[in-house]
Amino acid sequence: MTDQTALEQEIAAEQRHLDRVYARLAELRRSAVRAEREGYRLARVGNFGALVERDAMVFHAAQRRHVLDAEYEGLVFGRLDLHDRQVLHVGRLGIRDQDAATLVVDWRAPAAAAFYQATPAEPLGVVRRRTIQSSRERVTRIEDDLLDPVAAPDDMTVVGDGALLATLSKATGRGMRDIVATIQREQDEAIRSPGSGVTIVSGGPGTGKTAVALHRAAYLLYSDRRRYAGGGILVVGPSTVFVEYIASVLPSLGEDTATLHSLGTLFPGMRATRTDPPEVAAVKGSLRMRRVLERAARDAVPGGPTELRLLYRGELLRLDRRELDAIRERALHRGARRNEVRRVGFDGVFAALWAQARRLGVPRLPEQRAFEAEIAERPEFREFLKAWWPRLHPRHVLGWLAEADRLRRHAEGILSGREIRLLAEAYRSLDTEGLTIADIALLDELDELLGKPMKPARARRDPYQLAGGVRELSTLGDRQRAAREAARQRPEDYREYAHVVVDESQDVSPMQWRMIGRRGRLASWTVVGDPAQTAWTGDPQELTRARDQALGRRRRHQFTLTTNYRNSAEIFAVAAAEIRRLYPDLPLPTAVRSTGVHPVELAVPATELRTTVAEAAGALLAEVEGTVGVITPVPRRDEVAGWLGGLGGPRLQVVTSLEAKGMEYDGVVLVAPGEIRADPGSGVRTLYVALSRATQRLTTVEPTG
Ligand SMILES: Nc1ncnc2c1ncn2[C@@H]1O[C@H](COP(=O)(O)OP(=O)(O)OP(=O)(O)O)[C@@H](O)[C@H]1O
Repeated sequence: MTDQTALEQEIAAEQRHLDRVYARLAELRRSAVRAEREGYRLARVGNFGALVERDAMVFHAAQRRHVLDAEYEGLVFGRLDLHDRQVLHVGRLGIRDQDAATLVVDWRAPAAAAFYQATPAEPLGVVRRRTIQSSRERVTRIEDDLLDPVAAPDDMTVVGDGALLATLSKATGRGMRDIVATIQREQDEAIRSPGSGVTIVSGGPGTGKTAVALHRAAYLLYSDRRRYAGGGILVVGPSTVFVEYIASVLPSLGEDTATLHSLGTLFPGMRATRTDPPEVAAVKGSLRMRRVLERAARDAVPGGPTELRLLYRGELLRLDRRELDAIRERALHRGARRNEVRRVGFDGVFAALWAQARRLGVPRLPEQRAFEAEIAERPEFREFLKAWWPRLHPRHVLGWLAEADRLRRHAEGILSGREIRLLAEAYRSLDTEGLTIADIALLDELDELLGKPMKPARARRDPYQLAGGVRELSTLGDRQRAAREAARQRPEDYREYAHVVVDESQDVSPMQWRMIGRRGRLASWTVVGDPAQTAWTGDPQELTRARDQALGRRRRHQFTLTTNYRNSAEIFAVAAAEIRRLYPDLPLPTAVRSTGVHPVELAVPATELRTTVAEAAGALLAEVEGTVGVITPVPRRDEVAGWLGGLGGPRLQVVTSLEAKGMEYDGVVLVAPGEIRADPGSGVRTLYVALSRATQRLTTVEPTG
């Protein structure tokens, strides 16, 4: 038998199995639709028992139908032939036939673990592992690994060169792809690590940390859906570019219940995409900012009234700036939150006016309460109170720091003179340029310092309504629906996540750890990152302290990934040489794929930079099938994007060296690497990130002269 016939026969055998699976899927779907319809019919019966049954039935049927619809593509992707001749097919969800025999095992089920964990050295009872690729309902390719040749029966055929390399040479799209069919053992161990405590995954560029983090979220949702879908999983990445890149992975794994955020969108209602230069980010990210913000949050409102004058029964009552400041400070003593103690401040003003009126011997002075009621009616007095002690949004208070004198006053003795100058310079353009990503954590901090304004309690409209959409007279279905609704309609500043995933954690500043920590007080955590890629130039000890505070005393499980699946060996060699300048002994991952194509290094006069970059980008668009990234120093992005116009359409993306974190492109043009390296704080590490983004082609263009 030729290799070709053997391959065709094996594909035909897999096709027969896949046909059975899809036929069964169609049957299950039909019965789910029937059950849903039946459930609604039951509703007309009208008694309480029938309603409970209806709700449960409709809920389960609809949920099942949703899952069946979502998991259609690439449903079965693996097969294990075990020692005892048993065969298991592995896929995106578990399916049984009418007689309850297993047709497909869910990839997250314990029985499927061997698919990822078996190796030739430790076959775990697996003789042959097969990866199956399909398009819609057709098997298109199979790749085998023979793990235990001695145990293989004579008639066992082995085809292909291994699935991993076949997958890795595929073109990169705009979104990250799921790696469910080719998860490697060391990755699988991290994915399946216990749900409790903190799982920390480290490893160099391209080792699959992000992929692992996302598959872990899907795994946790499978292993304890009630807990994780109920409380929710929060996934935090560094930038919106990155979050868009990874957004499709979880839905492709059938999970749409996780909430994805970048560090620039974690604070409700705000969205920042701008980055600060590293030395400014280091100041804004330092824990010392908390003390600066504490002072700001207690200060008088800029442009607010500095005195109160009130004519009362012919006498002038007057509170000057000193008295008003003293009242404010008394109300804010011992960390009271400004928005929550407005009433206390107002009472202070009333009391001071009353004392003054008595001192002045105002004629026919009424009782204190009547006096207060009388002046409280005066529109000009009400205007004064509103202007003197307004309800403050964190954005207002951050905006006050744009005033250099005020900033200096608050930062005095906390930040150095140089740091204050850097911050003042950065905040000068706050109103014109908008917030940066680092500002978002400061808003979150201010939100905590200011507190929420007290709202008058509203009467409930529905007397049976309790909390979270659950009525007092509720059916099982109501409660289940309420749980689902809760997941979808969490309040904007929801903070009770059951699990928090932090990606690119090496770039989370101390202040950002505080912001994420507030959302994960009840959570278990997965934290992935690579210290060698950090752009953080602030105090490393402070960073560790803030991180430890957020993670608390939870038990830690550490994993290290050692293989680079992204870069060709030729490209990673260049990136590795760069980081070795800084850390000569750093253990680096091994790149598994070699293409024989070496990166191209161009040096051109500055005047030719524009044409050379455009030509290089055009050439890469022609050479690779997938995406091309043009990575620039931060200040050059808009200029370079202008040079390229709409070149390449959606296949080409221009990003800064900081936005390139976590991203991946088939081809990369790196503009002015020397300028990126020149940053004294984190230049080499940022350049290392930029150099390790390409899967197939890398061109660097250095301007000279
Ligand atoms: N087991 C695997 N099978 C197939 N592809 C994989 C596997 N592991 C990782 N990859 C691919 O390798 C690339 C890099 O993965 P990922 O982005 O998760 O790495 P990372 O460690 O987060 O990288 P970085 O630190 O550079 O951001 C992605 O294209 C991912 O799909």
